[in-house]
Amino acid sequence: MADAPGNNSTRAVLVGVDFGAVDFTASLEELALLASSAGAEPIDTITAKRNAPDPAYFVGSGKADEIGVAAKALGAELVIFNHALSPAQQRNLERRLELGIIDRTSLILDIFAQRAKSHEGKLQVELAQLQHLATRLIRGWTHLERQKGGIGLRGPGETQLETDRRLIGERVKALRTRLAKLRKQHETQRRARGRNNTFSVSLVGYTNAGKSTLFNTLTKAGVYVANQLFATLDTTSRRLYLGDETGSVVISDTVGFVRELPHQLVAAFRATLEETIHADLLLHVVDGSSPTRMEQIEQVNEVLREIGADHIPQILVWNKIDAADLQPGVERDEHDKISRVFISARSGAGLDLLRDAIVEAAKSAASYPANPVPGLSPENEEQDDAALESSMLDDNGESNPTSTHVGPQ
Ligand SMILES: Nc1nc2c(ncn2[C@@H]2O[C@H](COP(=O)(O)OP(=O)(O)OP(=O)(O)O)[C@@H](O)[C@H]2O)c(=O)[nH]1
Ligand SMILES: [Mg+2]
Repeated sequence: MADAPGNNSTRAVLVGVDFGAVDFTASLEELALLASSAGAEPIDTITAKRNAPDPAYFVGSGKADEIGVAAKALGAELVIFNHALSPAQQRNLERRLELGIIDRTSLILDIFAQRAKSHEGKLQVELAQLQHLATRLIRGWTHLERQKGGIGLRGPGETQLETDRRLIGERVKALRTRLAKLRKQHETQRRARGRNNTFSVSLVGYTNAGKSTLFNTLTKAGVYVANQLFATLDTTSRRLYLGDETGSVVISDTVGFVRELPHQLVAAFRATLEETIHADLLLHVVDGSSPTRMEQIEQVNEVLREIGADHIPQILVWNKIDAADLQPGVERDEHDKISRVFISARSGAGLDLLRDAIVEAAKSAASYPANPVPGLSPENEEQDDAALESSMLDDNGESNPTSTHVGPQ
C-alpha cells in the first residue's frame, strides 16, 4: 500500500463512461462522494464515450490501458468504475491493469459494511455481500476457505469451487434464518405500537438530503449527521409531541437512498425499511439546493415502489432552503392537501409549518383515532417511552439488539 504520509486512504482513479445519459456529470460527482465516503481518495477522473459497454473490459482495451498507465503514474492502487461490471469484466481488468478494480455496486456494499452498527444491520450487509460474491466465484478463488480454515471443512471429492459455493450457501441460509427471526420480533414491536394507535411518520429521502439533521432538530435526538453518503444505516425512532390535540407521533429516521442502489441491498435492508413500509405518513426529504433534486426524488420514489411503500401518504419536505435562497412555505395539491413544505433543518426556518403539516396529516388519516391518545402529554412522555421500550424486549427479556430505538438512550 503506497499511502501518502499522514493519509491512510487509498488513492483511487474514477472511471465514468458516457452513454449519453443526461445526468452523466452529476452521477460522476456522486461517485467521488461515494468513494470518499468509503475512505478512498479520488485523485483523478477518466471519462470515455461509448455506445455500448465492451464485453471484455467494459471500456475498450485501448482505453483500459490508458486508465492503467494514468493510474500508475498517479500512484493509485484502485480504479473505481461508475457502473456495474460483470464478473468477467472485473477479472479481465484486474489482470490487464494489475490494479484493484471495483464497481459501483461493490463500492456501495463496502460503505454499508463499514457503517453497519447494529447486529441486524451487520447481518443484512453480510447477506448482501455474500449474494454479490456468489455471482463472482471463479475457480482458484480460495479466500473463503482460508478465512474459515481448518481441516475437514472440505467434503470428499469436492473441488475448491464447490466448497466455496457450499460454504457461502450455508452462511446465506443461516443469515436468512436469523434475519427472519429478527423480522418477527419487529412485527411484535409494531403490533405493540399499533395498540397505542400512535401515528407513525418516517423520514425518507436521498442520501445527504438532511433527514438526520431534521430528525435531530425535531426531536433533539443527537443522531449522527455528516456530509457523507449513507451516514445513517440504522432506523432510529423517537416520540414527537405535537400539542394537546394531536398528542405524540412516532418519527423514524431511515437509511438514505441512492441511484442504482444495488438490489441485493434493497432486499437485504427490507427489514430495516419495514419501518418505512408501515408508516402512516412519509416525509420525503429533498436537498432543495441540489441541481439533481428532481431526479433524486424520482429515484427515491422508485425504491419506495420497490419496497411497496408508494401507497403511503407523502409530503415532500424541500430542505436546505437557506442554501437555495428560498422562503419557508407550504404548497397544497388540488385536494387542498399539503404536498410540499419548504424548510431549513439547519436554521429551523419553516419547522413550525412542517409540524402543522404533520398534525394536519395525522388528523385526516382515517386510522387515526378521533380523540387524542390518553396520557400522551409532555409530562409523561418519558414514562410512555419506557412503556414503548419495554415492548421491544425480546423473548429472553433482553433488550433487542436490532436497529430500532424508541425513547431516550
Ligand atoms: N445548508 C444546509 N445544510 C443542511 C441542512 N440540513 C442538513 N444539511 C447538511 O447536509 C448534510 C447531510 O445531512 P444529514 O442530516 O446527515 O443527511 P441524511 O439525509 O441523514 O443523510 P444519510 O444519512 O447519508 O442518508 C450535512 O452536512 C448537514 O449539515 C439545511 O437545512 N441547510
Ligand atoms: Mg442520516
